[in-house]
Amino acid sequence: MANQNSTNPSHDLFEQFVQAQTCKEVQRIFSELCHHLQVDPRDYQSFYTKLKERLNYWKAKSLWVKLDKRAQHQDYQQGEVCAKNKCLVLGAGPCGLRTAIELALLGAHVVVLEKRDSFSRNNVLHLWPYTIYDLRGLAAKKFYGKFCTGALDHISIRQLQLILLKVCLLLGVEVQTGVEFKGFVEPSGATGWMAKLFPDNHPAGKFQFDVFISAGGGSFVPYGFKRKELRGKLAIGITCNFLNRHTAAETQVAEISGVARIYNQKFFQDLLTETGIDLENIVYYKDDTHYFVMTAKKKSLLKMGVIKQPFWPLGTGIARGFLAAFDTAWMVRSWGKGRPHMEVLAERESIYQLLSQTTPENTSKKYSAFSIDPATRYQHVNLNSVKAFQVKNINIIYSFYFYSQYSVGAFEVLLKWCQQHTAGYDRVNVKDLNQSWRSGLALCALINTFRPRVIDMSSLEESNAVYNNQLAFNLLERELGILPIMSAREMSFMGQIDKLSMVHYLTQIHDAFNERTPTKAPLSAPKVNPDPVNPDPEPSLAPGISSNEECYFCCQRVYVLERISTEGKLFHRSCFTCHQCGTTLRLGGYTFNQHTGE
Ligand SMILES: NC(=O)C1=CN([C@@H]2O[C@H](COP(=O)(O)OP(=O)(O)OC[C@H]3O[C@@H](n4cnc5c(N)ncnc54)[C@H](OP(=O)(O)O)[C@@H]3O)[C@@H](O)[C@H]2O)C=CC1
Repeated sequence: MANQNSTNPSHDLFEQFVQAQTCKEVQRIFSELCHHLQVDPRDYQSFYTKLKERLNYWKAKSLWVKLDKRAQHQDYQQGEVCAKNKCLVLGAGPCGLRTAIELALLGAHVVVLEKRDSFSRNNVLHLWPYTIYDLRGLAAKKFYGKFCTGALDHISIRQLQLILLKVCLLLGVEVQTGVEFKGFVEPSGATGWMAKLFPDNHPAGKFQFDVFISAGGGSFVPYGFKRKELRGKLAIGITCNFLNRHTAAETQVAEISGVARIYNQKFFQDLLTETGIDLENIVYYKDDTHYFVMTAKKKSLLKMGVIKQPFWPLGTGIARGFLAAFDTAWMVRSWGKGRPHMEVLAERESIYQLLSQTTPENTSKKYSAFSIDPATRYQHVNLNSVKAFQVKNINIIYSFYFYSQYSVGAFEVLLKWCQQHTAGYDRVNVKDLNQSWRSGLALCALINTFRPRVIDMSSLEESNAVYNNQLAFNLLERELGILPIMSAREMSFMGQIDKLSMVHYLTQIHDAFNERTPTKAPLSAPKVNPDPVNPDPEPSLAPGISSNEECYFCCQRVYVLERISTEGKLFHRSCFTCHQCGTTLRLGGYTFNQHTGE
């Protein structure tokens, strides 16, 4: 849609960019605009400034004013605070794009990967007042004239993505569509973390990053991470979209911003009588489509044979997604500022536990003061409710983010050290940091190198993996205080030994056997069930191990990978549940009764 009044091609292109209605169109016109103005978006740090200077167009001024205002916020420290960070964001849904904008404002080099090559989701999102305010601040109205006009407080995912994509591009974010993230390529030699992509020759595969953010939605969970669900309970919901042809009749149908059965029983009873459909609640919004969200009673769904994806229509829309995007950006900011990583994780845990409880009522009403700083958004936030020591061992998975604190070749250094100190042992061939350790012989060899004569290596059988592992685990735990991360049986038989867990374990052994070793005293051989055929899978605690390595609730052995530590006690994650309703609890999100111990 060219501007009839303009004679300047770049002004025309800018107008087309603002109006573009598909992802492809936005990308194509943006690229033409950059080409025309001779600005290179890969020059991400100065791209926005150069674009502004070269596109001297009065119609763009209101856009610059908004974006400049946001960029000048003190949290971003003029884009210096994360100037050294390189962030890979998976998913160009609203959350991924919103996060990318914040990271770009912090000064980071940001690449977003999206496997779809078009924005095709018509589902409509409810917007809390703060999200409307936030999006207006990003010039949403400029890109989408109908944005929240009158009493409208919703937007289709597609439209929201288009707005955020345009802002991302203007701020120098690289948004790659039609490319799927398949996994990580670990650091090697002089190269850092990279992504395995499909198609595998995609140029984004060369991007080296120190921050990875997964906003893939659905059930996508990158290998090595665990998915956390905020949903309290499961409800079965149905969403329907019917094309809005904007006829006079369609215009007259009133929207339903949300009716629940308890507030309008007659409405739902009539519906049941008339159609046989029994609903708990219904929402109806109009946008590009007529969009309905209904939670149906399970019985009714079974009767009608309609069971679709789970949905919990609390009306949170995208609000928590944006809060999560801000919290993530805050975490990256702390990381960029060089804060100790355990502190960053503890703060992140303190903030994260608030997210599931947020409502428009209990978040701050001072929308103009909202920033990535959690204190501006959450009322009564305590950034120290979870302490660094509480995340020390339980969040090994998180430490993945932080491997870049070591030199890029950290894994290789560790591997070389292990190879060097296990060389020459019969049946020991350390080729990697996980699978080569399965038989337990390599661990025993490592111990034997530093503390000779403790283990009779010639008596060990490669086939007695559980025995060998248990022997090594017990020695390392009792004498050096290094807790096993899994049981000897898991180590021996699990399909794929988790590499990050092993890196964590071997790093501790490395540190203990190096100069910083607290004791040089020789290790003494521990008691291990000598039955090679039926070794004790969960042996009783070796002497010297304090009893608090048992789960407080079930009194069974608790391994580092599966444990939670709080109130000076240890718990299995699965045992850390509410005494009354059985729901899994989060650190800091519980009340402990000192008297009853519940
Ligand atoms: N929306 C909300 O209110 C909240 C969301 N979150 C979390 O934020 C995350 C993102 O949410 P949202 O932006 O709404 O999600 P969306 O589903 O809208 O967007 C995610 C996008 O990522 C794409 N994707 C998935 N896997 C890959 C991959 N391997 N490589 C490249 N692209 C991929 C998806 O494609 P496809 O759909 O084809 O798989 C989709 O287009 C979710 O994990 C969600 O749980 C957290 C709090 C609240």
